[in-house]
Amino acid sequence: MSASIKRPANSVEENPIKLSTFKANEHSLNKFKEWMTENSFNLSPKIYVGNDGSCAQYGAVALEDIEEGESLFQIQRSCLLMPQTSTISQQIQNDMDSLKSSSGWVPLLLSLMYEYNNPQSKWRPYLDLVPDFKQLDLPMFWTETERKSLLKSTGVIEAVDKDINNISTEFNDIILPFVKKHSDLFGECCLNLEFYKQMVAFVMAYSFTEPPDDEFDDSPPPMMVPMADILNHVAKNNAQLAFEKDALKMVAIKTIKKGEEIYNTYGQLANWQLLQMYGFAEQFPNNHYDTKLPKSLPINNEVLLKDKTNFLIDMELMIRDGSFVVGISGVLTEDEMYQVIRVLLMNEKEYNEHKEKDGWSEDEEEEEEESLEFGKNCILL
Ligand SMILES: C[S@@+](CC[C@H](N)C(=O)[O-])C[C@H]1O[C@@H](n2cnc3c(N)ncnc32)[C@H](O)[C@@H]1O
Repeated sequence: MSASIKRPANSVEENPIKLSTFKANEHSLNKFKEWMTENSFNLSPKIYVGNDGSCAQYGAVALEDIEEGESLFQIQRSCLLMPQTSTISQQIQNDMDSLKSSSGWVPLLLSLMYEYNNPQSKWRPYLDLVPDFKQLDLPMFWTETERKSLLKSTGVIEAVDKDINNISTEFNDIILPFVKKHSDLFGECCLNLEFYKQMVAFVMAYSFTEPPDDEFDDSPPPMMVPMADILNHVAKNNAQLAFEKDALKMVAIKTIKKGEEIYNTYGQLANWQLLQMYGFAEQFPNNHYDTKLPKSLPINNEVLLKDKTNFLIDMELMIRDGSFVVGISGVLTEDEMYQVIRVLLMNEKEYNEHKEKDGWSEDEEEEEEESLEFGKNCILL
């Protein structure tokens, strides 16, 4: 199951399945369940929603055996919390040109900031259930010293630094002008960067993105999907969200036995990505999307390794401090990752020849074939 990265590396994991010690607020939970009934979520009587049996705070557990293909619940599109459905959709639409940002999250964040502070919000029972954001143990809330000492060479430090810079730039340049212009809609707390950071963390750890119609299209902006975001994640998930025309449906993708937790997938994510965005990592070897270096790296030849490191930095395949992240959808593209690993695995003679050609291969066809083969296998590295 999951492991806290902050735990000392030498601690012994006697029982890898850690159940949540969090106590659900029964009143909020019941209100949320009533809200789901009123809004046709069609929650299967075969599942329990709450903190009993969940690995982290809220979750869902099978009360009876569930067959592959069974629908567990659905979410009508009108219940999705997104800029188009929010109470301030018109104001957002009117200012859309000034709300463009590199993350593409600003319209959803403004919608959330409004709904979260609105006692009459249509999503009140959903928003009341969201755990206290201070419980979200994302590395972006850790101190810089903690990140530097605990996450060295994982790629998380660089990714979080980038997130933090983006958050304050988007807040100052886009969010604040909109909030000030619409001061009748937003309370004082919306002028506060810390509150905004908490909303970003909520989107980071709870939102969903609908797959684009065409694989070449940009990824659509994120949205909040009540109830689907209660499910926890493991790489070997047993349920998955299907995006249908009128509703989104959570469907069992394998038989789920009575008593088992129902797990969704947040994507094909390596442990460093899970840690960066969700604040947890899966216990080795459960996450088959995680990646690691082959065992045969020439790490005993320090001079050669140093030279290769400098070469890869010059080729912009390695970060200046000599670290890099191996991951399919991580810092490196698949092709770059192939180049890095290929160089690291070369013996001295092969490497010197490669360096003389400035990293160009004479047999490009052979290299392309090798790279394709690598692409197929690298998930399993
Ligand atoms: C979408 S929410 C899932 C619902 C969450 N359990 C709750 O009670 O609100 C994602 C958060 O759940 C937790 N989580 C999800 N899957 C987990 C897992 N396998 N192990 C530990 N924590 C997990 C992490 O805190 C993550 O940021």
